[in-house]
Formats: sequence, C-alpha cells, structure tokens
Amino acid sequence: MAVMSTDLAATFFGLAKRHVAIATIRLRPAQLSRSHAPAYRALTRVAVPAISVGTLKSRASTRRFTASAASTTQEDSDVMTKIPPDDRIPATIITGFLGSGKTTLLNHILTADHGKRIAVIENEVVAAKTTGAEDIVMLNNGCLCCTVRGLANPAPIIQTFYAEDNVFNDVKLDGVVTLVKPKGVVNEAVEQIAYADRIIVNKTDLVGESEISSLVQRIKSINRMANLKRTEYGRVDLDYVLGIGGFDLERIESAVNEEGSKEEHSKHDHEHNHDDHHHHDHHHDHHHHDEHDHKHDNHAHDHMHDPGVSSVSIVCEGSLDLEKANMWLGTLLMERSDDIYRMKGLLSVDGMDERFVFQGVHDIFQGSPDRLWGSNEPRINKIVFIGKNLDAQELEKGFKACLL
Ligand SMILES: Nc1nc2c(ncn2[C@@H]2O[C@H](COP(=O)(O)OP(=O)(O)OP(=O)(O)O)[C@@H](O)[C@H]2O)c(=O)[nH]1
Repeated sequence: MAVMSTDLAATFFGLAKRHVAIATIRLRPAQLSRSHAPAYRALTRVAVPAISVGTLKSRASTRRFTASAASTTQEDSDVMTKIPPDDRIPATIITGFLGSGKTTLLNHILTADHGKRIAVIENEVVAAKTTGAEDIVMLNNGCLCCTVRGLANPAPIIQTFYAEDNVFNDVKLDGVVTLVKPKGVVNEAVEQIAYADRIIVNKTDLVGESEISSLVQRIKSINRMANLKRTEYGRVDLDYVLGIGGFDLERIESAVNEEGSKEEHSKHDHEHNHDDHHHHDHHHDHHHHDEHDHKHDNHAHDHMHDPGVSSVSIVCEGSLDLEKANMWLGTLLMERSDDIYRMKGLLSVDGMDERFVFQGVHDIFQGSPDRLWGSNEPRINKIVFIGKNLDAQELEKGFKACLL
C-alpha cells in the first residue's frame, strides 16, 4: 500500500500540483506511449513503475500506470494552469437499443441545414438505412461500432478514443448520445444510459404520459449527469447532440453543478406542444415530475447498497489532503474501475490555488488544474459517480476522510 500511495501521488493530484495542464492516466499496460494530440503537446510522459495489484479483477495480474505528465525538469518554464484549446475533430457516439431511433436521429442530423461536414462510421445494417452522408465508412470488425446491433456496451468504443494514439491524436470524443424507447430499458440499455451525456427518450407518441414519466424517473436514477429530452422521430436541435463537450475538463463544472435536474424540452417539442391541446397537461405534469424527482433522489441516496447501476453525488465543503485524496481515488479506481462507468469532479486540494477538475471512464482518468479559486469563493468539492453497485455512504465516508 505504501508503494501505491507514493506512485499515485506521482500521478493524480501530484501532477496537478506541479502545474501540469492535463494528466491522462490509464490503468492498463502502456496504452498512451507515443505522441499525443496537439492539445497535449506540452506534456511528456512519466511511466510509473509497475505496481503489483493482487486485488485487481483484471485480466493481467500486474498493471502499469502510464501517465501524461509535464516534465518535472521543465516545470517552472512550462507552467500551464489553463486547459489548452483542443482543435481535434469531434466525434459523437450514438447508441441505443434495437429500434430506438438511432438511424432516424442520424438521418435528421445529416439532412439538417447546419453547414457541418459529417462523416459517419456505422455498422453494415445501419448503413443501408442512412441517407445524406457524404461518406459512410463501414466497419465490420467490431472495432469502432457495435458488434451486435443495439446491444452494445459503449465502453470499449469510448476507450478506443483514448487508447489508440492514431485516434486520440486527431479525434476527440465529444459525447455519447443514447436513444431510449418506451419499454426499451432492458439490461443493455441501462449500460448505454449510464455512459450517456445526452439521453433522448424517443417514440413518445407511442405511449402515454405516465409511462414516459416513470421511464424518465428510472433513467434519472441511473444517470443524473446527462441531459434528457423527450422526442418523436429523433427531432432535436442539433446543438443538443453535437458540440456537447461531454468529456471536456473545462465543462466539468456545469456537469457536476446541474446534475439531477436537467430534463429539457427541445424546440421541436415546444412547437409541437403549442399546437397541441395536450400542452397544458404536459406542462402541469412536468412540474409534478420535478417534485417527484427530489423524493426519488433522496430515496436513492439513502440506500446503502443499490445493486443496479446508479449515480452517486458527493457535495462537500473543505480542502482535501493531497496524499489522502490520491490514496482514496487511486485505490477506488484500482479496485472498482470495472464498476465505475463514468465520473466527474471538481475538487479543492490543500495547497493548490486552482480548482482541480477531473473526469474518468473506468480506468481512464483525466485531471487538470482549472481556474483559480476566488478569494471569497467557498471551497466546495463536487463529485458524481455513475456505476454499478455503488454504495453512496461508503463513497462519501471515504471522501470525507480525505478532508483536512
Ligand atoms: N412512432 C414512431 N416511430 C418512430 C419514431 N422514431 C423512429 N421511428 C420508427 O421506428 C423504426 C426504427 O427506427 P430506427 O431509426 O431505424 O431505429 P434504430 O435504432 O436505428 O434501429 P436498429 O438499427 O434496428 O437498432 C423506424 O421504422 C422508424 O421510422 C418515433 O418517434 N415514433
């Protein structure tokens, strides 16, 4: 454990303390070992010695931390406390259960008047149904697209954006859009919801309001961070699905701040509702849902052990002891990275003038100092985890033990 503590201190916040712009860490063998994206140019790599981790539920018995980190010898001349601009090509993953409306949404995106140049990577079956794309690249090797239509877990696809240098150098993962249809939240759909930045509850014309409401409740208990919209035929404004910045460190604050209350109605919905005599009912119902949300969220938070996939948020004032926080987060990721699907956080670390922001997907962790804390700004830590078998009380207890 002592060895682990030292090494983790050299990776997580330890790097941040040395004014590293962005640290990307993957708890798998030497994934990030060659050149990096332009945004990461200022970084060189520090390969932390292999750590024997017998408790890990991994394929290999030993994992190596490989981190992108500022060279310690140049730390004073290469100080970057701002997250550098990222001009890589944005990529959006559209996922959703069988028949949930992925192709319909894609066609809506491709045929809309937006002036963007869009390339599509999709599986063979979907390609046949898609219109309007300038270029369609078909992948049948299971590399970047779903191997089984509609049933895929998006994690390996997300990880590809970080693990493959050829992809990482030129393409940035902008966001995960998950379509859900009524009666479609089977197990695989739960996973897809958990990874989402944007959730589209489609086919709302096919069922009644109460069924949609309970579906929305269920979705929110799984993923509190994602924005959610109800639609018909995937009709959403394009800025809802493109330019999301779901993995951007500079957008962590809005993600952790707004969590739990982000159902939006699209312009299309509003237009539809104004012409529709159900408008009033719908509006009224929506307020009712908000009240219901609070009860539901509190209830979920009180559970000691939620066996399913859920969200846990921690909001807590104070500053963290660097060593303890490294130890806690590092141990958590080593022991639970299979179960932690996504996480985002904004932290106050003792001795750091900047806020520390991070996001992660399983064993991929990205962290960076953010802007300076304001002189009168309360130092409030905010973390959201989405994952399987999360114990809210245990997580909160572990986190609070790191506070000074
Ligand atoms: N009634 C209704 N039908 C819809 C809606 N959205 C899509 N559909 C229809 O549902 C069917 C499936 O939609 P797709 O867009 O092909 O769904 P998909 O997720 O791409 O389907 P798979 O590739 O088979 O998983 C099509 O016939 C669509 O026209 C909607 O909001 N309401």
